[in-house]
Amino acid sequence: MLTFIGLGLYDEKDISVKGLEAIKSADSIFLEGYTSRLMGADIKKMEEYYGKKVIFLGRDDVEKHPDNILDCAERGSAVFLTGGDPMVSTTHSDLRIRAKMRGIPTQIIHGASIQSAVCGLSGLQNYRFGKSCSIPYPEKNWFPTTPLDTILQNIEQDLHTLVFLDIKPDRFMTVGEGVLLIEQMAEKRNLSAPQIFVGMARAGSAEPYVLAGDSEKLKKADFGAPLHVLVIPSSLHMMEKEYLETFAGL
Ligand SMILES: C[S@@+](CC[C@H](N)C(=O)[O-])C[C@H]1O[C@@H](n2cnc3c(N)ncnc32)[C@H](O)[C@@H]1O
Repeated sequence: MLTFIGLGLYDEKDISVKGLEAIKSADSIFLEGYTSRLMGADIKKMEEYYGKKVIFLGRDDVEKHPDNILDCAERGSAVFLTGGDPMVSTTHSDLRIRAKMRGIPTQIIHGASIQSAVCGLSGLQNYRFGKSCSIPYPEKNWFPTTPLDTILQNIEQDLHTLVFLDIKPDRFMTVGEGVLLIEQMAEKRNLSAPQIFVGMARAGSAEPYVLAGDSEKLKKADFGAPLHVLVIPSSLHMMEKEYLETFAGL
């Protein structure tokens, strides 16, 4: 059996009771650390909380060489842990399909996701969001501007955009870096950049930080420790505007 478990948003205690029980009875425990991270917990803390050893996986271990996970799931019960919900903005449906092809039963135990947390923190209504996008750190000769297309297409349809910010082994993109990159994309394409941004940090922690405003305001602000995420709102409904004024300094 292969069980996909969502860990929720911030620390080891954000997991559901069902998820924790599945870990406690599992033979092998895998944790992927490249699509999201629990910033309030490290592996040691998680192992202490679960009372079990955790095997840490990088992108290649999951996407290119998943045989070890599937072998363990074939022999006994394996759990596969992911920050947030395991199937939101990840590629883990591929692993579930591979398991099915090998005749391995699977199940999903869902977790709180950044996709819904942004609605609570910003007051932007979930049914007014269009396609989301991710901003990667640019590399030498590689500066994709497709996230700007997604944002502008959504604005044209009066839809908000959730923008995921890059996670690298040694750094996490900040709200300020994300805003600057969007402005540089607009400049490169000779298009206008969005006017309002909503930045959020540490959703799920006791001290999430939310700030709305123009690019200068967001670039100057200190959002503190990661993870960070951005929303580019389209037109604001009266209640969305009031919520952002009340809770995000708009
Ligand atoms: C690719 S998405 C994966 C989403 C995850 N599977 C989920 O359901 O929450 C990861 C990105 O979402 C944002 N994110 C995830 N958790 C966050 C948190 N607790 N606070 C702020 N941003 C977060 C960050 O921008 C991060 O790079």
